[in-house]
Amino acid sequence: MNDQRGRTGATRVLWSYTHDMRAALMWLLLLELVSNGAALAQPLVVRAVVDRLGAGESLVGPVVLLVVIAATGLVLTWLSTYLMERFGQRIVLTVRQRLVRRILGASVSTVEERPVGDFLSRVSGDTTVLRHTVTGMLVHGAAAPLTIAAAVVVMASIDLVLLAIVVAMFGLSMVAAKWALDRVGRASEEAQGHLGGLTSVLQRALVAFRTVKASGTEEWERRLADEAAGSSYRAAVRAGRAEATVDVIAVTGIELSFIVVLVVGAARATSGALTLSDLIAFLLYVVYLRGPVGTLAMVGSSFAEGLAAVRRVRELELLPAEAGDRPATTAPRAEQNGGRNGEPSLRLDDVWFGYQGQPLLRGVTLDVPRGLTVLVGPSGTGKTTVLSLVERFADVDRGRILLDGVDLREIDRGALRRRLGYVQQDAPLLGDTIGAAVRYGVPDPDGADVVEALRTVGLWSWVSGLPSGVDTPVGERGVAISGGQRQRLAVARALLRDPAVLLLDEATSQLDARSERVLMRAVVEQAAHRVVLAVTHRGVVAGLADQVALLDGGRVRAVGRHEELLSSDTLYRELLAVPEFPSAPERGKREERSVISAD
Ligand SMILES: Nc1ncnc2c1ncn2[C@@H]1O[C@H](COP(=O)(O)OP(=O)(O)OP(=O)(O)O)[C@@H](O)[C@H]1O
Repeated sequence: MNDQRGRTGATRVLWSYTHDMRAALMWLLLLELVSNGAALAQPLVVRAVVDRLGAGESLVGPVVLLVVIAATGLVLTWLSTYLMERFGQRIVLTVRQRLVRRILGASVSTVEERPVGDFLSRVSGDTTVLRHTVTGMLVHGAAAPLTIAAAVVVMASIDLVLLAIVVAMFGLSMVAAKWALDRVGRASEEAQGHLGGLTSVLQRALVAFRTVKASGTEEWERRLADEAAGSSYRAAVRAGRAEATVDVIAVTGIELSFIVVLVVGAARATSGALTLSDLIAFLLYVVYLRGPVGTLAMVGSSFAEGLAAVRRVRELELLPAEAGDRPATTAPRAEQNGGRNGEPSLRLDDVWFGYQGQPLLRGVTLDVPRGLTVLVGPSGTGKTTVLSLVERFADVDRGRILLDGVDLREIDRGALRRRLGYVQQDAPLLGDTIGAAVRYGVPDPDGADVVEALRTVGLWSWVSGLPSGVDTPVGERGVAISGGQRQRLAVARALLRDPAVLLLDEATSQLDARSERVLMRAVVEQAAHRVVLAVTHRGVVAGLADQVALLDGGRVRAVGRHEELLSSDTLYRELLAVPEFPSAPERGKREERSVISAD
């Protein structure tokens, strides 16, 4: 019952993919019917040939007709095959475009909780399976029953007894084929699932390729991939075996019908209930049925296979989009350049937030005015989470975050993000070249002053010395440049957006202390007219901040200048690893004392 509901649902989904192609679909169906119809006329012409032969009449007319019918059939077959392929590819294109739009429109948490490989296999692999299913189902699947029905009508006009035999045999083979088709469906779904697993394993290993190599785990990863590939292979072979069984069952029905019709028909012809030419025509129709019946078997198999693909594609199509904005209760000021005094300001007001029902932030209240505010705290306290909430990758559970006095949830998400600049922890680069990576996501990329941005982050002397300058390729995933250079490029990109609020998540952690200080000084200069909220574990950055907020236990434990917190807060001292390191003369004295005491 559930299976049946699944099939009906899947058919409806498949039908929905043809939304703007219904006219093309109807033409295709018509073409298929005409092409099948031409073949349907052949046995009748053969009967005319036999009758004329008996009567000693000329055979030229019927033979010419047979040639015309065959030629027409060939042309129509070529045309319908080509158009079907085109139609199928259009479906794949439509579905892929829909999926990509869905994925990119989904929330950060929705996307991050699934393996990347799973998305890839659904968008590339499952949509390809879908192509055969849609064309098979909607064109062949619709034309074959109509063709069979037409043949049955003609066969009924020739002999009802023989027809009853064919229908009974056909019915029996349908029951047997259904059993095999269920096995095709189950095995195909399993094969596609394991294929998704293989993509995930490979994707994971490729992303962390250096770690895999350095850990010497190539063999381990290979085994995992082999297991997934092997399981997919075994399931696909099982599906193939069941498919072959479906084909044989369908053909067996026709073959048995042919033999029984031949025997019973011969008896009826002998008794005079049937002419010889009728029997030959009827037998030709039985042979003719092999085509549409075989097609039905193929459509059944491909539908069983496609059912799993439809489900997997559908799951992605139903990914929830990012939650909407609340209706504004105050005048929208999202596109304004500043709050009070024209200065941008950010405020976290009793913010509560947790993952999977586990509270993480428990009433964070913090004013982040113009200038540099640094967020420090033990690992896992929720510093990155605070930045995510400002970007509205997720919304607060309780409390509010205000930008220029307006609750973020009342600001259009796109407008909000246009006012923010964000450098995430691993600072990925998107763009083939240095210039493209810096211009990425900048509202006016052509007018952007890439050189100035590169100067600000201290990269211009390096880039200008490269043979291809800003057109130098950065390599996929930015592998052709160092981690520190990548981070500087990411900061340059964020600055080029000219954001009101700049969010930096350990964005300079891979730089040496001197370069980090220089870069952060440049950022601080820029912070004169914007809010900069930076997560860091480094004293170099904290020392430059207008204020430091220490996050601990889900709350703000202390706010102040770096020096104040150093002297007043033990946790802060521990976190920034500021050693109570004695000066050189003191160290000498200490060593002297230890030597003396050892004596
Ligand atoms: N998408 C998520 N789903 C479930 N838990 C999450 C998710 N993101 C973060 N967490 C959990 O929330 C906690 C805080 O994570 P967060 O990255 O905000 O900490 P952090 O203070 O920035 O840490 P670090 O200094 O190590 O980068 C961690 O325990 C983490 O496991």
